[in-house]
Amino acid sequence: MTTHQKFKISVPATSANIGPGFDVLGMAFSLYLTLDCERLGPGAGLQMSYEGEGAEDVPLVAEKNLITKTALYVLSTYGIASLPPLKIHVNNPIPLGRGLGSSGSAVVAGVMLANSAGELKMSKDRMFDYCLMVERHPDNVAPALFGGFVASFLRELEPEELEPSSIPRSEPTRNGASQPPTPLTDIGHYMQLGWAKEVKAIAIIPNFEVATEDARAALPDNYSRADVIYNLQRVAVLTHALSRSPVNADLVYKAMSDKIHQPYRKSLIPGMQDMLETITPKTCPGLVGICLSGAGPTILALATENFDKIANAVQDCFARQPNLSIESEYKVLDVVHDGAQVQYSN
Ligand SMILES: Nc1ncnc2c1ncn2[C@@H]1O[C@H](COP(=O)(O)OP(=O)(O)O)[C@@H](O)[C@H]1O
Ligand SMILES: N[C@@H](CCOP(=O)(O)O)C(=O)O
Repeated sequence: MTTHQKFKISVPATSANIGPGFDVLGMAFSLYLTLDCERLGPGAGLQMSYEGEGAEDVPLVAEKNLITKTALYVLSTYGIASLPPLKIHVNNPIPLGRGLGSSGSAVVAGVMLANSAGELKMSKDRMFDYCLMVERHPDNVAPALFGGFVASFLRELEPEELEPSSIPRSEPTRNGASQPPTPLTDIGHYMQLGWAKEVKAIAIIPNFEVATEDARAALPDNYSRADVIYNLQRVAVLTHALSRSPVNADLVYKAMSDKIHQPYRKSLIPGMQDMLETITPKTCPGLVGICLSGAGPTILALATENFDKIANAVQDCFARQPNLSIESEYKVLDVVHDGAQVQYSN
């Protein structure tokens, strides 16, 4: 077996919760977290460098950095105590804590790092299990790993699998709990959906963070039957409407309405409710749909044209918020069919 000296891992950013698809629908974008890795001689240890989003805050200690921490966890389940000597350069253009799946992409990168560095030969489906042990949101992890516009769900766990030590955890980065065990198999299931290729994604990213954990804490434990039916009806229509070209903007816009998570998160994202109601295919021609990206605060607008005007309408709304005057930037992105990749050289 050839051991490659260098390899590069690329993982796309994602947007989860598309419209009514809370915890279900996500998509992968043309914005990539990359890890340039080079094997070093025995005893050289781990040399990690980092540029891009989070460069000032992200720890570069193997046991603390989400990417390497995830890799160490995977390797430990194979009886491997540490990463082999490696030089890793991380380039991260994905803003942290903004609802563009930075943690999901970091976890996917970590699992792929373990797989390549440890020559574990895992299938992507098995890697999916590992990712879900660390980050429980399949709507981020599935598109980051597999690419495209993706629907996913977690299987219900058997009573014996509900032992605390077996349950996949959602935010391991902040609660400092002990390592999860070797993953169960087939935890997650997914389906890549069709995508009308004329539709691009505009991510309007305000200059504040919302931790996913905090945004989940804002949600109720129970929902009314009417609200559940409201979302189920729309999610079924939306998955098909977004696959048809030419896309029916009025239908998609209506089908992107949600009663499960956005109403409860509006106090965390000033101006969001106003944007969702006033930025429509009529007021902003070219707009196809608009929603919160992941747990926010980024706003995701789907559009076929007038990308700058649509982005500016959202930016104006952020800027108009009394006493806050929120600044924002935007990125016009493609929905990419390929998910995480590794390229070997030498
Ligand atoms: N490239 C990265 N390297 C290390 N840690 C990361 C990276 N990206 C994200 N994280 C961790 O994930 C956290 C953000 O996760 P989360 O609150 O779920 O927001 P997001 O919506 O961006 O996924 C960061 O504060 C950081 O701890
Ligand atoms: N379904 C999750 C998605 C979180 O996505 P993120 O990009 O904000 O981490 C949720 O809404 O909690």
